[in-house]
Amino acid sequence: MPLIRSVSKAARHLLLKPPCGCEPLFHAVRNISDIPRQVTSSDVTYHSVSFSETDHPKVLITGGLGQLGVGLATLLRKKFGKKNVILSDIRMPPNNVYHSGPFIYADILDYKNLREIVVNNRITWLVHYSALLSAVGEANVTLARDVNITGLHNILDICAEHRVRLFVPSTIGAFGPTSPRNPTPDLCIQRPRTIYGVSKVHAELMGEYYHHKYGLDFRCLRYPGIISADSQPGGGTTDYAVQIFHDAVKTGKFVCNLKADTRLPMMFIDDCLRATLEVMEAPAETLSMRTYNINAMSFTPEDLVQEVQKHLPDLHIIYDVDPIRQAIADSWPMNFDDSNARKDWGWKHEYELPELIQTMLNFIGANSRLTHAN
Ligand SMILES: NC(=O)c1ccc[n+]([C@@H]2O[C@H](COP(=O)([O-])OP(=O)(O)OC[C@H]3O[C@@H](n4cnc5c(N)ncnc54)[C@H](O)[C@@H]3O)[C@@H](O)[C@H]2O)c1
Ligand SMILES: C[C@@H](O)[C@H](N)C(=O)O
Repeated sequence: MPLIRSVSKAARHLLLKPPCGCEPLFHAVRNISDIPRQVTSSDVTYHSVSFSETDHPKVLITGGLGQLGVGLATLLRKKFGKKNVILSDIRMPPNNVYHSGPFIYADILDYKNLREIVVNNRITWLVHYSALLSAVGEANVTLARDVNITGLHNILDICAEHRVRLFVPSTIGAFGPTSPRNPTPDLCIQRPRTIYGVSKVHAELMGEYYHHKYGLDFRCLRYPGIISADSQPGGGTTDYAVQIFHDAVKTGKFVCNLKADTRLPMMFIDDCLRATLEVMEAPAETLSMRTYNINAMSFTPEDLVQEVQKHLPDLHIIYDVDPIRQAIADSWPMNFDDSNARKDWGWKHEYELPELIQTMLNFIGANSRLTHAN
């Protein structure tokens, strides 16, 4: 009998052992029977430390100097305190960002460094924003694969190992031409045609897999195109909907790289960041899924131009279509069905197109007047 018991124990050990050859770590967390990557005995002692002693989460934002990260840090710092939210990126932070709260260099491809940052700062929430977006991804597939897929693997392993709640944004770009496009539900065929989309479907599936296998608290929202006034987009297909405001105010002329009738789901940044905080705070039992669509509005360049012209009637538009971006946009959802997010955790957008336009023009107009005055 003892022999049989030890054989079956060894067999179980082998079955649970991850491919990287690291030792399984038995946590009290549901379903965590082994954790990928290296785990030493000193780590086991460290992991026994409880994080419930802190009132607020300790947040790390990767890729934080892009279009969305600084705004999210501002929102989270208001709620959790300045020192509890660390922005990170591989780029040099501008002065105002550097002086607004903790910033740290973190390359998501450097597993050891990332692990050190998470451990040393006792991170309990990680918002993983690093990525190459759709258009820049198509221009550099190898780098996009490294950052969006290999980088994500590092993040998943570290978060599973240290029981960090993980948010990874997905996108309308995680769908493709064979998905239902108007509207696109949460669960349907996902066969994207960009490396960006493929990497985001991979992220959704890997995050959900780690949730089921290791108990990782993975949360994911599929964002529409995000429109922001005080940060620039990083090379996506929906960037036109930000650039038009800057050009309209500064030059009165805008060259649009998508066809006039290209319909895409869009959202103002404040709604996007609030949704991110809300889904991170949602009690686990309210989440019937781990990946949700969220939406606010859906418009074409023509619709947007007409609305902007209500404020700036002299705005002149030229359509000079970029075939790569157009092909991407033609394969993406026109409208997003986000009824599950609304039902499960009470998602509700605040900005419709008229408020969005007013807010964008007020901000960019005021900024431009300030620059002129200076
Ligand atoms: N902005 C949108 O419209 C939108 C829509 C849907 C989903 N998303 C997702 O939200 C996230 C944030 O988007 P964003 O618009 O701020 O992106 P962005 O392109 O503006 O910023 C991405 C950041 O990642 C950083 N980065 C690149 N390689 C890195 C590395 N090796 N290590 C660490 N950082 C690295 C870049 O320096 C950059 O600051 C992305 O994952 C994106 O896919 C954005
Ligand atoms: C939609 C989103 O993922 C991004 N703005 C892009 O266009 O690539």
